[in-house]
Amino acid sequence: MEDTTMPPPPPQQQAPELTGEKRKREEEPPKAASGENPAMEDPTQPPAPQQEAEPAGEKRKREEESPEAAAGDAPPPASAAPVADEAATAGGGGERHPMSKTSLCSFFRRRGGGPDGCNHGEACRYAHTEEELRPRPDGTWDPTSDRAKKLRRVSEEEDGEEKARGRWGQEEEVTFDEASLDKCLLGLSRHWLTDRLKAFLDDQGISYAVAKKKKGMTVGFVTFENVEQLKNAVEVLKENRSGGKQIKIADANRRSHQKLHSEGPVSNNGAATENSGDTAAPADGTSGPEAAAASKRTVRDAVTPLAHMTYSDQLEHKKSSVAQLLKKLTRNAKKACPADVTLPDWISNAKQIGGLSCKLEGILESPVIDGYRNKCEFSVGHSLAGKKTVGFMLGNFREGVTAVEEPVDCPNVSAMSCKYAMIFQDFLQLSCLPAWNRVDNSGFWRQFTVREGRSPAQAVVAQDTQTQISEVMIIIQVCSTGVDEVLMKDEFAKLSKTLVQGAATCSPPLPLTTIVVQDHVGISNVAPADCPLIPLLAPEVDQSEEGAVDKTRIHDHISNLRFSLSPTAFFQVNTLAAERLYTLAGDWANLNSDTLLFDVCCGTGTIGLTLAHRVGMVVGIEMNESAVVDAQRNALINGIKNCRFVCGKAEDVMGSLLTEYLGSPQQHIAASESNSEVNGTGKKEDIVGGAEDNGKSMESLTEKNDTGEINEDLDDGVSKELEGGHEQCNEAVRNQNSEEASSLVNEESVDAKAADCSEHTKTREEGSSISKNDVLAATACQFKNFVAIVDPPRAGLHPTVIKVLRTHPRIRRLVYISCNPDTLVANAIELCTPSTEHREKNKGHRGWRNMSSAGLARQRTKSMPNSEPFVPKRAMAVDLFPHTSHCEMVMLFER
Ligand SMILES: C[S@@+](CC[C@H](N)C(=O)[O-])C[C@H]1O[C@@H](n2cnc3c(N)ncnc32)[C@H](O)[C@@H]1O
Repeated sequence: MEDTTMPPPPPQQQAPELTGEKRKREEEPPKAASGENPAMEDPTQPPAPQQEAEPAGEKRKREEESPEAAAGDAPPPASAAPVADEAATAGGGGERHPMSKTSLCSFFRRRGGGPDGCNHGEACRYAHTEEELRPRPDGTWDPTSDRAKKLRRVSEEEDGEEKARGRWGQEEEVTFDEASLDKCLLGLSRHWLTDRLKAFLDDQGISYAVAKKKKGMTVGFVTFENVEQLKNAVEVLKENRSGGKQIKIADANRRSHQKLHSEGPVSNNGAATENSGDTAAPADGTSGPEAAAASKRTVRDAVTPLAHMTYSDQLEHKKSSVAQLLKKLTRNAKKACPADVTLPDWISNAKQIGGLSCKLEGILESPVIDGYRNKCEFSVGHSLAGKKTVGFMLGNFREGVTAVEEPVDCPNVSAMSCKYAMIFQDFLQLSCLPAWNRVDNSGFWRQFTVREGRSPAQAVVAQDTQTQISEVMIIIQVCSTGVDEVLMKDEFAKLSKTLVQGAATCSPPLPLTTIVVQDHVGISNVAPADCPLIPLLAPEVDQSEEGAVDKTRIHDHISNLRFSLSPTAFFQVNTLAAERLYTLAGDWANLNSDTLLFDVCCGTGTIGLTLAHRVGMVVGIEMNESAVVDAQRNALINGIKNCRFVCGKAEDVMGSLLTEYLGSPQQHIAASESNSEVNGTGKKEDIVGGAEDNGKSMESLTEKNDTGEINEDLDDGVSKELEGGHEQCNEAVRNQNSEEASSLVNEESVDAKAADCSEHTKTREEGSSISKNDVLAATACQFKNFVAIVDPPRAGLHPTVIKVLRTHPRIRRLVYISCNPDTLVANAIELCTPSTEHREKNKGHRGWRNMSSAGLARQRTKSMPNSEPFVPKRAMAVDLFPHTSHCEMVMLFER
């Protein structure tokens, strides 16, 4: 019988995780292991954290097969609750237990609430009202609460949309009629190219008119000559499998492709024989899956899938996703922890905070929610109605979607960008050169990018983003293959004139600082950084003038610093939110004048430069040459002297830079061993450097050691002397810094210096470092704190970088900024999983293609040199991308 003096147990309490029976026995108190909840005995004590139930083997298998399918990784739905409740998500916020008030008191509810509702009154560990209810440490809400129900509804709607979009490979989508002979083939080998697809079709006796296939995709495109051919293909493919897999046929909207064929090839003199264009395509919008999806999906859905939610719901949704990733890190590090090593405290104690690997401090919201993007990359193509359009694709090309629609009602796009896109779209209707066709990679006009720069005085006012824009850069990406040069130049001149006139006749007139053409002949959408640039409009310079490309730049402002941006350099798309992000990273990095800060993947130097006044010195590492030149220029125009920017892939240069500034890991280990012997502690750390298989950077590391260039001081008892020396040196850097800062440099005068730097950049490959300010020539300066702030691209940090950071004992603190929490988790697994003396040799990981990034990271931990692992300390989500599902995440690691 139920004891009515006791509140009910928390709803949906689940059985404990079954992973690793042996370890579980060791680490769990008997009660918890047996499934009992000790907290149940006293209702004034908070309920136990929610746990997951899944056999270990199952979970591991699923995760390796599909990252998305990893247990419990699907983000729970959002809620309208207030965000960033530190105490609620952080494991207690002091005295309060993390699970306190995270479940509704059903006893109270059953009695209809009121003062007599629950005998425990305010001391009850369960919430009596929805208002009192707090999120669980993992960011989820009591599933019986109104909030959770609302979130479920949102999630179900999203699932519905997904299903609507997932109609592509279904057989019933095959339309048999003469007007619908463009089909896509699904389930092809990624390795196949067009020739291989054609050979396959020929082998199978399938006749067709045109067949196309890109490498890396499982979909190909085939156009049949008539319905008979199509029927035959469907029959044959039903029966015949390729490598055991069935290849399916589905409709594909190929109107843009058909149009291109009807346009005919661009002739030698470039004159395209385009027919009337706009009205050529059928407007029924119902025949193919592209049309079917489009009828359900708008460009707003495609570009800003969260726009239908309130902003607070969006934030909650993202915070929950981040919580899931923190749990994923705990699970994976636990799985990867070698059997002969004790689990670190952060893993064993994770249960107390709902399985999170560290405190999740909430989510920082964006100061601007609408029109925040300072850079919009519009695709050029044909709409479903067949019109040449500048906008966004309705879906993924891999799914067979090629239609481009105008950027209508996309709340993240600025009004100014939309205006420019429409000016260009009007121009396209009259251009004799064709728009890009993604199916057969042909055409001329590919992409239209608008980059905006904000003026300094207004940069702090977040209300009207439009009025802050004072500079605009337009980048038009074309593919010049086979196009007559004279015609091309003529088109460029017309385009330039159209954009200038269009901007001037808007009310109010739009700023237009520079126009540049990027000639990208490759088939991939992403142009390499060294893709040729042709300036069409540059301030105060003739386009034919030498150095004109260098003038194609705009400026933006972060933390009152001016940033000069070249066309291909990375710059965060939400400037005001980025400012918050960098400040947070700086705060967590615990900086002071004794700090040497490594800004890894520094882009135009934004993080290092905005934090330069808080540290002794910054060393930035970046592979994009023009971004490095920008960074150097930005240091100069802001009078910042304590930054050095190095051009190179972090995986190639990080090891030698650490050795240059910190000495080699081995020296420090040797020194700490001899110190501990002198001190009589006798405690030796069994840590080795990761030099064995790190390739280039590690080779140079060894060379340096051999020359003794850096080692002399270090061999001499390491830190003490150096610390004395570095004080003086830091002082010099700081003095110089403040003198220089007071006299900001005229930007014109830095051009020569920046050009100089780019020269140095070219010599980088030969091993010399670049961009050293004069005052920093004395690189022997030593500091007390060595901190890395890493801000890698979506792919995360290269394993070599992870290895050198982890195996260098002097890097004690690392702040990771991530635009892709999945790869952050993978990198964190490698940084934080304890290593073992019995490490395995790197086996090359056969079958890695089928592994999730986390699975792969777990494999790599087995060959990590024995070294002190980092500990995840705190995490925070930062919303740089309102209305989209993307979110930045900042995480602090220490040891
Ligand atoms: C997310 S952005 C961050 C840039 C900068 N921290 C900022 O906030 O503006 C990542 C940067 O890493 C650079 N990058 C990508 N791969 C790299 C590598 N292997 N080594 C060094 N830099 C890399 C890119 O060029 C880009 O500038």
